[in-house]
Amino acid sequence: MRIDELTLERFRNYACERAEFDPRCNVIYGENAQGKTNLLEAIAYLSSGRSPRARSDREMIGFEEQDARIGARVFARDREFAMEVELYRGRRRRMRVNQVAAKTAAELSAVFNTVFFCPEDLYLIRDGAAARRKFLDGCLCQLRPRYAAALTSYHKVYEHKTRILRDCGEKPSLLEALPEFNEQMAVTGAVVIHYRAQLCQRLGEYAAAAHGECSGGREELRLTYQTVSTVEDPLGSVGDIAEQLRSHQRSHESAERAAGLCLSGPHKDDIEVFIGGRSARTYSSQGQTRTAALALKLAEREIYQNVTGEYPVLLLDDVLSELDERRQEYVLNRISGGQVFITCCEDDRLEELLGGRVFHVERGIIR
Ligand SMILES: Nc1ncnc2c1ncn2[C@@H]1O[C@H](COP(=O)(O)OP(=O)(O)OP(=O)(O)O)[C@@H](O)[C@H]1O
Repeated sequence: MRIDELTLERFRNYACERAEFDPRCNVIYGENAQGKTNLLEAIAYLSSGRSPRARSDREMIGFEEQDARIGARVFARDREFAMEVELYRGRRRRMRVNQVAAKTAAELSAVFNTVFFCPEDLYLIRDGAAARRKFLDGCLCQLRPRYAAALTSYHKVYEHKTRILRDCGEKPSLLEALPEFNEQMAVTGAVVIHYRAQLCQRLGEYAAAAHGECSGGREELRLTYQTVSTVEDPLGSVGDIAEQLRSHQRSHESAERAAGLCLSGPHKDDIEVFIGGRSARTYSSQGQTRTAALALKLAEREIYQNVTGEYPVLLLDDVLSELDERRQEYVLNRISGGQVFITCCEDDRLEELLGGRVFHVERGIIR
């Protein structure tokens, strides 16, 4: 999978630019605030209908402009696709694949995929469990439709149960529906746990390899999946997991009623990340944290390739800062397979790059 050509019109600080890319490595360099991240953002948007950083589509329309357009020629599944997105102030965006209107972002993802890594992704290691659950759910929802369906049902049932627990003091009759919601949570929760455990196992293998190589074999990364305490084997059968979830619900019934909260279930799951046997969240340095977060994203890319047979395009924004020479060398020269875009500042060690194309971005002009 690759992007061969990109056209940006009135997109952020790009008035009208077109670029043709290398099928393997593309380095985008320039001073701060010139448009490097904007370029990666446009590519990421085409793959997901969503910006990795903007809160609204309007933010991406050039100042003083009424609309913006991103167009691309993409090669995937042995075919070429023309992809196009138009963003407007005050009306709905338009998306097209090969001139045919795409109604949902999923129609873009069905053709083109990217993995985006930026400095803020340190949150994957440093933030609370919700950030890592979101990462797991993002990977699984793209690749496993059955998971996406189970997760949606789980969230719905969770919300209903939370409302019952919150309001039952005033309206005790609500409690009559609780056993049914508990059962649905156990059944859908077991599917969620089953898929997450499998993904964590594979993420752990790939991320450990990437982290080990990036750190020159000096650091060992390990992931452990944390779920409901009664689940003995999260990789076991869905039926067994559901039974163990029921047992957890029973033992937490009175605590849930007292707290007025739903205390039992995979909505509290986490992945613990260890470097050299110690919690990365608590003890790792800035460079180690960045390497571990990058390793997770590279692992996501490998899993995607395993499932679909194609590597998604890898977008690495400002990944070199805070990495020592060995780690930079790994990022620049040893990430193989699939097309890669890397942004960096003027003074990064570009002469060390092997192959690929180098683009200079200055005030929204690509050279
Ligand atoms: N909607 C917009 N219209 C026009 N310009 C915009 C818009 N949004 C952001 N910009 C401009 O884009 C520039 C930032 O671009 P970008 O984030 O791509 O920088 P960068 O080259 O990645 O810089 P750094 O190295 O600092 O990360 C800023 O000058 C900002 O004012």
